[in-house]
Amino acid sequence: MVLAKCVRFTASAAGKFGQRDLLGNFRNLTTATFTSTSQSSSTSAPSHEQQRRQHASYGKMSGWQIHAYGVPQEEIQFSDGIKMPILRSPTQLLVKVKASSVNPIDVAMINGYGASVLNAMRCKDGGIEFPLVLGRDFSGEIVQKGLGISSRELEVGDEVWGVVPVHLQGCHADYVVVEKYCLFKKPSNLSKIDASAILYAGLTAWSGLYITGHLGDLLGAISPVGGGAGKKVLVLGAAGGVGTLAVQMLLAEGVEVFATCAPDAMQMIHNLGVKYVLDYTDPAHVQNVASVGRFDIVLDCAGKGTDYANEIPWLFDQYITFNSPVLKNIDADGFAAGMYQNAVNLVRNNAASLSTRQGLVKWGYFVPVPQGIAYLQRLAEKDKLLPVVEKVFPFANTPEAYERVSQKHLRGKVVIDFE
Ligand SMILES: NC(=O)C1=CN([C@@H]2O[C@H](COP(=O)(O)OP(=O)(O)OC[C@H]3O[C@@H](n4cnc5c(N)ncnc54)[C@H](OP(=O)(O)O)[C@@H]3O)[C@@H](O)[C@H]2O)C=CC1
Repeated sequence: MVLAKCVRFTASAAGKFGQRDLLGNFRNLTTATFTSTSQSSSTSAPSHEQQRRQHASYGKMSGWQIHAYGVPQEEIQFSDGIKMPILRSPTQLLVKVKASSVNPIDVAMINGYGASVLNAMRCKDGGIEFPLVLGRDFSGEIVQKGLGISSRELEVGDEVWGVVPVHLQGCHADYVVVEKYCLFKKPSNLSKIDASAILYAGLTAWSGLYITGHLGDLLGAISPVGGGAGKKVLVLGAAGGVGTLAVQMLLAEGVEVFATCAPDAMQMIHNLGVKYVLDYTDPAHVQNVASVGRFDIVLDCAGKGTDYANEIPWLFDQYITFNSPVLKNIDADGFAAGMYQNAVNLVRNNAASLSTRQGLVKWGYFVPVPQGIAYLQRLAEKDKLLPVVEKVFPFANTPEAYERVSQKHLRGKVVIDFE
């Protein structure tokens, strides 16, 4: 079975609070808060859970924020005085975060990626640009729910997993408010760590394959026999967060999967169940892939981008990349000129690709919709989807987690453990 072979690089629950300088700062701050109210604070450092309860009673929480764009090491800052988010509609819920992954987009957003569009959307929804909490996917527990949510749907105390749309305040803080369409009960067979590492990357892979790529219909894609028999998909960058989930989704559908990765990751991808794994650092892989014939989809999870589709001699019906230039062009040139650049880029690449190999070049995106979460939920519950977790960092060491993601060459996901 695929999941039995799944690779866990480091499942360390990482150190306890108090082991690092950073944590010393953290403890000092919170001990000061505690001395007037907590007997135990004088003898031992309070647990993060105790701190959470204490802060919450003041309407505050702790978390990691940025106050300006820049480099992660300088901008990501701890605060235990963040105002607790409050429910603003009957369909929202307040979730106590237990674990959350760090995605490349968190690092990119610190660098200012998408600032123009995302900030405009944030402000339109009544938000502010800074301070900004990052973090897009999480597992946790519901602590409050809006009046528009029945107990049949979700209840206070439920263990859940969810995502936060990219323009909203994120979940690298003790509590996060989310709309109910972004929140499902956590599959009981997933740990809080595994559950926190699937949804952002998984919804990206799902939307690339099903919304952009039309691999099957959105909800009916999973049939008892698999919907992908007879189809061939090449996954570039199979060792990363999106790639490791994409190959599992495809294998669960009965698709014939080909994958590229660096030599050190080849065994890991084989262990996920992929038969045809190619070393992209070997120049011969280009011809080897070409000799396979036509792919239904080439899925770029390696950041190769749109132009790459016309640099390689492979045959495909669709080349789908998650590295669209859309937000970058708007950041650089403003909305009108940026969108013009985007249209030119897409038309140019499609004209070239259609004329040489009758294949379409498309952009894929993370799309937070309940159909996608339901799809991932069903796969996870059938034991057909499990994230590869490269490393778990304790909440107090969140900057190290960001640092690891910014170094790239990821083998699966990086997770922050809040407990
Ligand atoms: N548009 C959207 O909404 C979204 C876009 N993305 C983008 O999708 C891409 C994948 O995301 P994610 O999986 O989270 O990123 P990761 O950083 O987790 O994974 C990227 C993987 O690709 C590998 N890689 C790099 N170059 C190549 C290559 N030439 N051939 C094969 N593998 C390669 C890397 O390892 P190594 O370098 O060691 O080979 C790494 O394992 C990223 O570029 C990300 O920015 C992701 C989510 C949403």
